[in-house]
Amino acid sequence: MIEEKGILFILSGPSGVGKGTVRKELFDRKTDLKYSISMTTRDMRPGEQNGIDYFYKSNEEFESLIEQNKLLEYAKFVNNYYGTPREYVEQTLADGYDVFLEIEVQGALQVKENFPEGVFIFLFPPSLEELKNRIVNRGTESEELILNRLKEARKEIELMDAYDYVVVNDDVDNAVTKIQSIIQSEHCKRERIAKQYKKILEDDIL
Ligand SMILES: Nc1nc2c(ncn2[C@@H]2O[C@H](COP(=O)(O)OP(=O)(O)O)[C@@H](O)[C@H]2O)c(=O)[nH]1
Ligand SMILES: Nc1ncnc2c1ncn2[C@@H]1O[C@H](COP(=O)(O)OP(=O)(O)O)[C@@H](O)[C@H]1O
Repeated sequence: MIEEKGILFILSGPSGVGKGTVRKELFDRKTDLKYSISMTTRDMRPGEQNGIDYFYKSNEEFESLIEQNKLLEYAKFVNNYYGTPREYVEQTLADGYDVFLEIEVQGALQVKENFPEGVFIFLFPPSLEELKNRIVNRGTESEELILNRLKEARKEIELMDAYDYVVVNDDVDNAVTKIQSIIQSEHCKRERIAKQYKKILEDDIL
C-alpha cells in the first residue's frame, strides 16, 4: 500500500532550451511519473490532441478557471495563457503518485510559493549561442521574437538560484538520465524520513 504523498517535480528553463524535447524523452522511457497536462489558449498544432498534449480552452474559459482558483499557476506566454490544473496535481499527489510539470519560468516561481517542497529543476543551455541556434532551427519564431526570447532567457537564468537542481541540456539522453537520477535521489531522501522505514527499529530480534 502506498502511504506517503507523491513528489512534485517541476522542469523549467528558458524558451528553446529543450524542455519539451527532454520531457517527451523522459516519458518515452519507462516511468511511474504522472504528467500534468496543462490548459492553454493557444491553437492546436497539427498532430496534437485535446486532452493529450494540452486541454485547449478559449480565452473566456481560461479566465473563468483563473477566477474560480482552479489553476495552481498560470502565465501568459507569447499572447497565450498556459496553466496547471490544481485539482489533478493535488489529488494525484495525495494518491501517492509523483507528478511532473513542464512549465515556463514565471509559472515555476508561482508553484514554488504554493509548493516549496516541490523539486525544482532548471534546464540550462550549453551557451546563449546554442540557445539562439535552437530557437532559430525550431523555426517557430520571427527574428524580432528570437531577440526578445534571448533577452528573457538572460533574466530567467538570473532566477536559477531558486531551483534545487540545474541540468545542462547538452545532449538529450544525458539530460534525461540526470533527471532520472534526481528523481531517484529525491525518493531516497524521503525514504530516510518516511515512518514506514523507521518501523524497522521496532523489530525486537535482539
Ligand atoms: N506556466 C506554464 N507554462 C506552461 C504550461 N504548459 C506549458 N508551458 C510552457 O509554455 C511554453 C510554450 O509551450 P508550447 O506552446 O507548447 O510551445 P513550445 O515552445 O513548442 O514548447 C513552454 O515553455 C512550456 O514549457 C503551464 O501549464 N504553465
Ligand atoms: N540537447 C539538444 N541538442 C540539440 N538540440 C536540441 C536539444 N534539446 C532540444 N533541442 C532542439 O531545440 C529546439 C527547442 O526545443 P524545445 O523542446 O521546443 O524547447 P522548449 O520546450 O524549452 O521551448 C527544438 O528544435 C529541439 O529539437
